[in-house]
Amino acid sequence: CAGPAPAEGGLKRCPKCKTVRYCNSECQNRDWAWHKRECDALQKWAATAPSAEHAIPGEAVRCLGRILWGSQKEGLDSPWAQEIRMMQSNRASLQPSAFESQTHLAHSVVRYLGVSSPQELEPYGLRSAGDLVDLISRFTTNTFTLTAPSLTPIGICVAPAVALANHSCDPNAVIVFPRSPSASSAKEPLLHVVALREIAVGKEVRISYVDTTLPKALRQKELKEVYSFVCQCKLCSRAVPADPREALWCPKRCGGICPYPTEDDPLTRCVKCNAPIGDTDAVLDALRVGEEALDKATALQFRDPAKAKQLTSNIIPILTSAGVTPSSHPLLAMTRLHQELLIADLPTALSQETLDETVRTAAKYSAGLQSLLPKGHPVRAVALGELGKLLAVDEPSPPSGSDAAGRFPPSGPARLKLAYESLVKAHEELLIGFGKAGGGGQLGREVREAIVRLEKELGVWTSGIRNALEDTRAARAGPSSK
Ligand SMILES: C[S@@+](CC[C@H](N)C(=O)[O-])C[C@H]1O[C@@H](n2cnc3c(N)ncnc32)[C@H](O)[C@@H]1O
Repeated sequence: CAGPAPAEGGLKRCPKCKTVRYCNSECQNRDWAWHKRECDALQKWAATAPSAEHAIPGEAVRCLGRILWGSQKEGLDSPWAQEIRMMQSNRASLQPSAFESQTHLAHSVVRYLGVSSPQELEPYGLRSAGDLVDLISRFTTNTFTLTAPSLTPIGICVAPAVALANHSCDPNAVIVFPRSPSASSAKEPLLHVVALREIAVGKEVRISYVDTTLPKALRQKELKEVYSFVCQCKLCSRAVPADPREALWCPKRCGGICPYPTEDDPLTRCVKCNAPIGDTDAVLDALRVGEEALDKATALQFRDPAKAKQLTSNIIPILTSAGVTPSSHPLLAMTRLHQELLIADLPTALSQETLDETVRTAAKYSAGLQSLLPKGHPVRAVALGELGKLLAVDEPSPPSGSDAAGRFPPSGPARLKLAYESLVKAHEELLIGFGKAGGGGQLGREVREAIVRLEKELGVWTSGIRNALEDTRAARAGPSSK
């Protein structure tokens, strides 16, 4: 059901395969018709795995297994199986770069199903190895990443009707999994298509298949490799003086930006005041180092988070001093990763210093997103919510007097006020990005509760300050004025 783990006892493992986990026995019983065949396959896979690290097949293999057993369960001619068959396959235009990964996936699926010849695929409606390649192409072209309300990826979602939506790098709609407050998880339509702006009758609903904070070249690369097309949306075809995804601050600090220099075209100027960037080699070096470090730190995030954090801590200042703007790649992605690493550390290493660094990082990330994504985009809304929540965390040792002056984040009531303002803005955007009907999804409802709590706290602060001021005034005026 993709719901959260119960607070008490956590998720329970299937006693047979010891792999799939459920929140309770009702959830487990509901899934049994789907899990039965999967359970055997998972046990066999684990028994023949070369190492503990490979004891569970990847999520694409497991999802394809469910699709194939599901087609048998529902019937090969059932609407369910037909919808899957009717999804678009890009087998004929498969990119050489995707060939190896899709072949590997096909071999893994065959092993997972336990079949040893193409004939044995027939009960699944696959008459040849080519049909399996087609299915894998449909799968990679049409599936969605299933996310938690915080947008953390938690799995794969197959929804053939929604997969009919084409792509734009400036989409008018988004796919979200907001988690509704009422319906039981069995009935809940997990996936929602939410309009980001008014969509006129007859106008095409377009979603984005890729991260739209990435620069054009990286978006185009992924769209070509995974989805086999060249994007010609407005954002890809419109010539702009400087894209905020790849920009430097004006060297004269006039507030304008300069496009990134390239090896072929090193001369770059501020689009506002025309000031040229001096040392373009240093900028190119910083960008190259930043790109490599981002790949390395992303790969290390869960394996060796301390090393990943060391990388992000070292490289962010290099990119910043090269003049890279907070919305630009790879600084934006690096800031986001740094924020995730800091948040993961907070429960064990909560100090004023680490909390303040986390707030500053979250503020930079959120500011970077403001110039790239429209108001109400779920990514922007979640980032603002995270910033607000971080600002609302109790300060372990707030600085006082001159130590506190002019610092960001501020301390005491000023910090709470900022938390309140960020959460109010986040709530407004969550209602857009996750839908008003469910109160902006689970996150929208949590943020709403945090706002109410802060209102009370701020009320106490305000009345506390008011009382203190009145006491001071009264003390100055002397006893008779009381
Ligand atoms: C998830 S499917 C979208 C639905 C598909 N157009 C259909 O009719 O079933 C993704 C595929 O649609 C095509 N597509 C989606 N957006 C496109 C776009 N903006 N330009 C060109 N082709 C696009 C590509 O072939 C891509 O691999």
